Amino acid sequence: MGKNREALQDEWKQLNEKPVDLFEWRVDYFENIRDVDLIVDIAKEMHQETKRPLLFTKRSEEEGGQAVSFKENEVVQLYESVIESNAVHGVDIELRQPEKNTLHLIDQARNQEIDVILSYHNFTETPSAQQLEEKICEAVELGADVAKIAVMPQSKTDVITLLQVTEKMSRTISIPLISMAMGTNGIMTRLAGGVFGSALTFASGAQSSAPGQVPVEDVEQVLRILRKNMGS
Ligand SMILES: O=C1C[C@@](O)(C(=O)O)C[C@@H](O)[C@@H]1O
Repeated sequence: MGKNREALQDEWKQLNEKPVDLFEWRVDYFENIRDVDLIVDIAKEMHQETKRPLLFTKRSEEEGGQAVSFKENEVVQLYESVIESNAVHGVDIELRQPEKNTLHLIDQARNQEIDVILSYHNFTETPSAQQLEEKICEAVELGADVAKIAVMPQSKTDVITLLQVTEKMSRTISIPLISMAMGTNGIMTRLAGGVFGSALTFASGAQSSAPGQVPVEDVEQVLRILRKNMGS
């Protein structure tokens, strides 16, 4: 989440010491977001220095990202250059992007053997199970490698809805599903979502990129206990 190269270097140096399987670069926090060459250069360095897969994400303001006045075609151009550079292993594209842009980027990513996560975030509420299932199906139908949904629960019942959808859809669809409920109510989904079929969890490193994220060391402790006692 660093806003410049130095801040990013500091972050990944700290995180290199931690039990992290992959890094996400939330480029919407980067102050030179229009400098594509610089971004590609940093992505290459980040991968080299962290020796772990890199997920590249430009989150929109509507879905919890920083306010960056970026037009849709600028998002496409940024992703095109990053995919082309082969410096990242995965890109996160929001389902809200126009379909033709998404299909174009998926095509390009496939040529470079880069995975595409198609994502949906709702920072205000938890839509119905049916609506969430539709979002996941949309991601599958568009050709995602991974589908992701993040919602804001207003109650514990909302958390159960998210988990129920995760349990059902992770058994039904042919690609991995990542899910989480945000905020304090949702913390247990970040720790035990895997039990219900979520393929990955986001933890905070130097900073937190979404409400309810738990420090990576704490997440790792819980995952270790679950793996040890559940035998997976
Ligand atoms: O999509 C996600 C998940 C997330 O929103 C979370 O709730 O942990 C954090 C984002 O940085 C990431 O891109």
